[in-house]
Amino acid sequence: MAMLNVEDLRVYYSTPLGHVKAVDGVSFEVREGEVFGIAGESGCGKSTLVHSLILRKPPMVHMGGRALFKGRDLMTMDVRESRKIRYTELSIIPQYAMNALNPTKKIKDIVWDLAREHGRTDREEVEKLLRERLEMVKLSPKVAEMYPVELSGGMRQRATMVVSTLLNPDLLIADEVTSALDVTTQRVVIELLHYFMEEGIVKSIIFVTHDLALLDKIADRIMVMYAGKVVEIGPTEEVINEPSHPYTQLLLNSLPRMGVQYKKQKLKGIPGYPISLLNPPKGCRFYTRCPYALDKCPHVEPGLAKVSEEHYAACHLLGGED
Ligand SMILES: Nc1ncnc2c1ncn2[C@@H]1O[C@H](COP(=O)(O)OP(=O)(O)OP(=O)(O)O)[C@@H](O)[C@H]1O
Repeated sequence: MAMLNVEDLRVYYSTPLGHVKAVDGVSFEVREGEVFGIAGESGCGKSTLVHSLILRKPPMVHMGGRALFKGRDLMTMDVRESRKIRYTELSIIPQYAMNALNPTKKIKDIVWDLAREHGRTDREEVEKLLRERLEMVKLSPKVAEMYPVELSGGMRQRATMVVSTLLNPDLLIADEVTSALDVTTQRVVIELLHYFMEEGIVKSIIFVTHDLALLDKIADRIMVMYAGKVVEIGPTEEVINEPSHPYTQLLLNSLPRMGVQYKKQKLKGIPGYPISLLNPPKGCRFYTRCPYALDKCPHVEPGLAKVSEEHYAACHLLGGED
């Protein structure tokens, strides 16, 4: 069953030079019980996409499409209702999670403010839950009495994860939460997210990263974005082992793989640069960097073509509908 249904979503930034088409006709669903990975290079629109689900403020503008979360459109929901569902139904661990907590308050006060805003009245009960959750992420219950600045980066990261999930949100969005971390801490964060799912604290996760190979460890399905568009979507195993879009193939080739020695890997960057989203080409947005570009690629936008039952890619080489 789909928890989130995003249909032809367009979210732009309004600038003096025109609209930056950061999310431009994106459709996907997130099912109950799955980890849905979103990958792509910096600037492809991943953050804009997930942040638009939580809060849109200028210069971000919703230009069209819907995002049905448990049947309600997040794009037209009023501010009061979005506030109400935040943390209880839909929650985000932000990109800069280590600095996301209010530095002037103790962890227990940050948590109490949040719980109270969502109708909790028993402070003792909330603090007991906080201590339990801190232990769950291998932090001392004493952390509740501390200010964020007293915690190391890794501890702050885990404390933010506790705060974001304290009220058992159905859908948790993790936006580049592992990118600033070393490999060991990355593994801890991924194990914790799995644990939150196993314990029923969260029902589904959207995991956003520029590191496609990392999704192998966590995601059930993957969506690859390029320049505001979906280029490939499918089950993790298929996207990682049999990528169909030239961009996904090059992206996988450009990333170091865990467990493989650097000397044995031949890493190749993707030649060229991403296009400007102020004035993107009419056809395929990847054609300027694609080694297989056909004559029609600059002019005709490729639709998503079926690769297998659940696997689609937007490339003319696959011969799908234009
Ligand atoms: N406030 C803004 N005003 C104008 N353009 C913006 C703004 N914020 C982001 N953009 C542009 O929107 C596009 C998508 O950016 P976004 O941050 O969503 O990408 P991303 O894939 O999440 O990258 P990163 O991982 O670096 O955050 C980029 O071209 C970016 O320059």
